[in-house]
Amino acid sequence: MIPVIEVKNLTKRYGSTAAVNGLTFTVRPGHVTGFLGPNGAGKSTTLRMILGLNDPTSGTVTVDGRGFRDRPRGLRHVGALLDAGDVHGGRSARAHLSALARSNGIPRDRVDEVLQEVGLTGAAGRRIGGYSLGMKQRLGIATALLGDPPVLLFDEPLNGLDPEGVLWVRGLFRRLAAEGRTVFVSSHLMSEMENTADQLVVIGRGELIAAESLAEFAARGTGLSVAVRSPELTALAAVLTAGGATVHPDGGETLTVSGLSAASIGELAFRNRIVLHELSPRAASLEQAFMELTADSVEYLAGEAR
Ligand SMILES: Nc1ncnc2c1ncn2[C@@H]1O[C@H](COP(=O)(O)OP(=O)(O)OP(=O)(O)O)[C@@H](O)[C@H]1O
Repeated sequence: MIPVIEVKNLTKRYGSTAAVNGLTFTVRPGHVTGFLGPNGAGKSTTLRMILGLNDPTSGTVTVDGRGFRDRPRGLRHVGALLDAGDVHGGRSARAHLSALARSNGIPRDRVDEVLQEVGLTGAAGRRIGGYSLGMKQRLGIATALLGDPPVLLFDEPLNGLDPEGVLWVRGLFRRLAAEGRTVFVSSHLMSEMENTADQLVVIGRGELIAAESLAEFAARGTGLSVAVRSPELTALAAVLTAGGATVHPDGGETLTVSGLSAASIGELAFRNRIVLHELSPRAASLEQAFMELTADSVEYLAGEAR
């Protein structure tokens, strides 16, 4: 099986709302692909359609070139964590996983292996109802891993995890990708994906904004700015503005300059005999790029209504 996920012109309407609108992207094996978008962007709806839990209104999803009706089902093919709270609270984690292993033809030994992997061996006999959110996430991840599948989907897996848990999940995802699996992970926070994913699919209001590597995505932000410190700020600002730059004073001795490279700024200052104390290029952060690119598609803004 070549576990490529292909989403083509995928649309899902609920009445007059298009939760997902004409999405096309590919998720490849060997990478952790982050699936990013503001709240309500359509991430969960898309994941549910990839899993065959919801039917698209139009468009297609294939895994290994096959649609949901034509491909083998079950945890040995695609593993997923959708909603960590969606488990029977009266059972123990071991009983829950054992039942799933039985119904999916997975060897019994695998239950203890995945419990160990997610760090729940000590709590395996306790009722899931008494688990913290972080423990439920770990159990959800164990469920996704149970069938040792080539394709893994995770919806907001970092929710509720403590910093140690977040580090562990990042390492786990990278290892799963290095083993050649397809790992597709949703989040509404760029900060969560920055150190987790190497590829990104970004959506807003159900539509594709970007599908590319993290580095390519970062380059889409406003781009480089340069911090310049000088005892002659007023003269420097005038020279740089005349040279085509946009200049933002920070109130102290520093200007943030965009539109000119550090080299051009240094040369302009030299030609005009202006002393510089600092000249530092600063890359736009991924967070900035994400906010800029999704600004028009944020549905729920704090403060005033749009
Ligand atoms: N069963 C449903 N009935 C009606 N509308 C729905 C249904 N499921 C989702 N929606 C709507 O579709 C849109 C996309 O929702 P979805 O849960 O897929 O977004 P999301 O990107 O996963 O958001 P979040 O980050 O908040 O979980 C939202 O406007 C949501 O209200």
